[in-house]
Amino acid sequence: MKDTLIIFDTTLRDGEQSPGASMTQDEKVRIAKALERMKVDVIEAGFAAASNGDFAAVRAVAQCITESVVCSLARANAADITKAAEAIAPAPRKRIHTFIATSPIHMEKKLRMHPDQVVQAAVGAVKLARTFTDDVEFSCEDAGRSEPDFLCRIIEAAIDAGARTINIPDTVGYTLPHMFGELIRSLIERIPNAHKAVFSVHCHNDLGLAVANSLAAALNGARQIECTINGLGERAGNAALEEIVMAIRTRADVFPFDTRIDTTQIVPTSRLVSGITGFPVQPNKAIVGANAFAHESGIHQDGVLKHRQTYEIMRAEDVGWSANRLVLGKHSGRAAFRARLEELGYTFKSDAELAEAFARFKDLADKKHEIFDEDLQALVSETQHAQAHERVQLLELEAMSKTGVRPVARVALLVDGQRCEAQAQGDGPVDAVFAAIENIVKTGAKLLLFSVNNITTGTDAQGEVTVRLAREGRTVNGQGADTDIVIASAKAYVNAVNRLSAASVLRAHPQFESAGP
Ligand SMILES: CC(=O)SCCNC(=O)CCNC(=O)[C@H](O)C(C)(C)COP(=O)(O)OP(=O)(O)OC[C@H]1O[C@@H](n2cnc3c(N)ncnc32)[C@H](O)[C@@H]1OP(=O)(O)O
Ligand SMILES: CC(C)C(=O)C(=O)O
Ligand SMILES: [Mg+2]
Repeated sequence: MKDTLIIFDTTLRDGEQSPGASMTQDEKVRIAKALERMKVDVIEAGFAAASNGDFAAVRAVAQCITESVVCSLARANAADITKAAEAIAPAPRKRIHTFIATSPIHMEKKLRMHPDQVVQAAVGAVKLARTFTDDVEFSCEDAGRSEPDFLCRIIEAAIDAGARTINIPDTVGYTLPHMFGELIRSLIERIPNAHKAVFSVHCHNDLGLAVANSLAAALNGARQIECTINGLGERAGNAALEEIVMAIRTRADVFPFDTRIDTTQIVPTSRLVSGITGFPVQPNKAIVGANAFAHESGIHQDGVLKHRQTYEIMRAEDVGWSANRLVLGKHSGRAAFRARLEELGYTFKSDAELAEAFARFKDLADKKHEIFDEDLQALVSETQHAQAHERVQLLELEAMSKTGVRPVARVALLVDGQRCEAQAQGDGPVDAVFAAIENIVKTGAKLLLFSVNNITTGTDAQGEVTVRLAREGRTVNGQGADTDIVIASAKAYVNAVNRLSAASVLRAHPQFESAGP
């Protein structure tokens, strides 16, 4: 039977300390619920004494979370601890996390306290916190740069005072994995009452080592890891929860412990956090980046098609992606090319036909970064593609934006030779235009991407809009250019609708067939 490693998520506290990542109370509650769904053991909901807003947010989280432990951070002083206790009071399972810095530089230059005073403050804080809850965590801030002898002294005192979790933060991301592992091992060995507490780590990513340091610590006896979704956190961030959890799950042969995390909730939670904070996830980010399960090279694609594990150590579905993705580009080979076209309903009568289409595909891929479904369809069936382009045309467009009034747009389209008109409101003029077009063509497609680029300079620049639509597993891009961005957007949407039509998707949809005046 393996040990359980406690996952302590601090996205709402240390994560929010990322400059620009502030979250509203409602947003924190939504994230807390997602963390609970993921079966995070402890949710650090904030720093209650920081402001009235932080207090209210911690309290709101404490009111709605029942399974996970809800925690508030507090400095080692009575005012912070009392606030923390008040904020977490409604939670059925609650923790106070109190901390004080233990490194020479922090004690002397920041706290301006003698080490004896620091020990005294820590003991007083833990004792006071214990009057509110049995679940008290004590952190030695900047432990990574603290003297081990002093750490042993203050931790022993904190445990005697009632701390049940001892957290060793590498506050400035200074340690290296072998050193940090060794520090944890020696603290547990040297502190006489260490067995009365769970040892925890909290690593920052200033040198990109937060996850490696956390895992090294766990291999040396730590049984709680503090981490954040997408590695959010002060400066370069904290250890990324998704990386910690998936390293432990994937290398179960190495780690003598596991977590309770429901890994299928990882990607949805990552998306939620990224959407709320506005911090995009880099495409090549482990586990949750858009490319984490995407394969572009032909040799890799051929391998994955033959046997997924040739190039994948995890299943995309296990972390919440719908599936892995073969990206067609200039590095792709025949196997992936043929597989995607077969998925789109095309078959090749002979190897020669495949070879000819593949040669055209490679020429195109030299000019274009990524090849989308409509490009493939155009390659194998240019006639059909050309005809499809004429099915829907933009005839007229009128969009109105006015302060205080919801934007409205009216469009007239020519659909298979018939004039159709519709109008709609939207969050902005472009949204209204798309809604009006949809009122006519009724594709029901999902808008995956909307981007605007200048293709000339100056205020009279041509704007080029790209719209990416997805429907029934097919993805198409549409482009439109105009000096008026709203018109360029309408053109791009219509272009994408035509490409969906070329993908034979719309033919199956009576609304589109019958679209008329
Ligand atoms: C490593 C970490 O992530 S630590 C957590 C970081 N999070 C935050 O700072 C949360 C947001 N902070 C805040 O809103 C404010 O800083 C507050 C409300 C906490 C304090 O505000 P202020 O009272 O104005 O103090 P200020 O921020 O200027 O300075 C911090 C004070 O706390 C003291 N302090 C710092 N850490 C601790 C501690 N763990 N225990 C006790 N005192 C501490 C400092 O020495 C300083 O004291 P001083 O004013 O006597 O010199
Ligand atoms: C308050 C502590 C745990 C912290 O965030 C750090 O030291 O980085
Ligand atoms: Mg921190």
